[in-house]
Amino acid sequence: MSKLSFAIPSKGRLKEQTEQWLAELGFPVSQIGGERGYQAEIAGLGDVEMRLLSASEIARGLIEGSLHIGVTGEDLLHDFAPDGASEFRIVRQLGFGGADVIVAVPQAWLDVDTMADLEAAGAAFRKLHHRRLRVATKYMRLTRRFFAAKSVGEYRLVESAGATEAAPTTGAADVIVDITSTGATLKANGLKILDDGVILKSQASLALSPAADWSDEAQASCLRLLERLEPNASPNAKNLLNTFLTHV
Ligand SMILES: Nc1ncnc2c1ncn2[C@@H]1O[C@H](COP(=O)(O)OP(=O)(O)OP(=O)(O)O)[C@@H](O)[C@H]1O
Ligand SMILES: O=P(O)(O)OC[C@H]1O[C@H](OP(=O)(O)OP(=O)(O)O)[C@H](O)[C@@H]1O
Repeated sequence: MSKLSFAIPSKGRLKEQTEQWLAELGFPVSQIGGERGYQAEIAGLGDVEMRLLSASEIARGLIEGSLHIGVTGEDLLHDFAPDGASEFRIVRQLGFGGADVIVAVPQAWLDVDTMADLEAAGAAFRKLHHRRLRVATKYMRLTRRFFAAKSVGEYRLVESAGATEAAPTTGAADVIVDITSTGATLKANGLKILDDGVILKSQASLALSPAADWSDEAQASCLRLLERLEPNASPNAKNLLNTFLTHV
């Protein structure tokens, strides 16, 4: 893997705005094979291997090192990184794809407004029902880290593959951790965010992979790419890459 691999979202929420951001900088993306083609070219970025992948795959690729640079949601990067934020480098937050990862409980839980209340409720729940409160989420690592930081241990995780906000109503779980932007889904499902329950304020970001194979060719291409994508901050791009590479 000597050529620089640069991944952008192939579908979903972040695709259109990523392409718009690149087009505004003068780099229109053309998808090879039309709308459903998963290969792409960006005119003017000749020495870069473009990859079209889902936002989740991009986060995983950056953490594992199969990609050098990519655009994805910070929530996904944080969640896929087993050891936390040292496993990726944010070059630039892109100002779109904004959403918060939050802890929410049923509105009817009048005594539970904070993470400390949740821990107390979990202890009481276990005494009464002889089992732990269940927290439904797809953000397994983020949830574990946040709950530990808040000294909440009276819970067990239930992995959710979608429609997480429905879990308290269907009985699949008692509490949820999920992403929210307008708050409409939480409201529709009778849930409230805990006062200190915002785990992460996420947005789409351009990120580098410390785990990738940074050949001389990849470094040189990355510097050229950053200088083009950061037209107002070229010296910063160079500093950023140098600092980044000396810490890899
Ligand atoms: N309201 C929102 N709900 C979910 N994700 C949002 C929202 N607003 C912004 N995002 C961002 O978009 C990302 C999800 O995008 P998308 O659904 O395309 O990705 P994905 O997880 O790769 O998809 P898939 O689950 O199909 O693999 C989130 O991780 C988050 O960074
Ligand atoms: O705060 P809101 O604006 O209501 O947005 C939040 C919801 O949007 C996403 O779900 P989506 O409908 O994309 O389905 P998904 O569960 O398949 O991601 C996300 O998982 C939340 O459920």
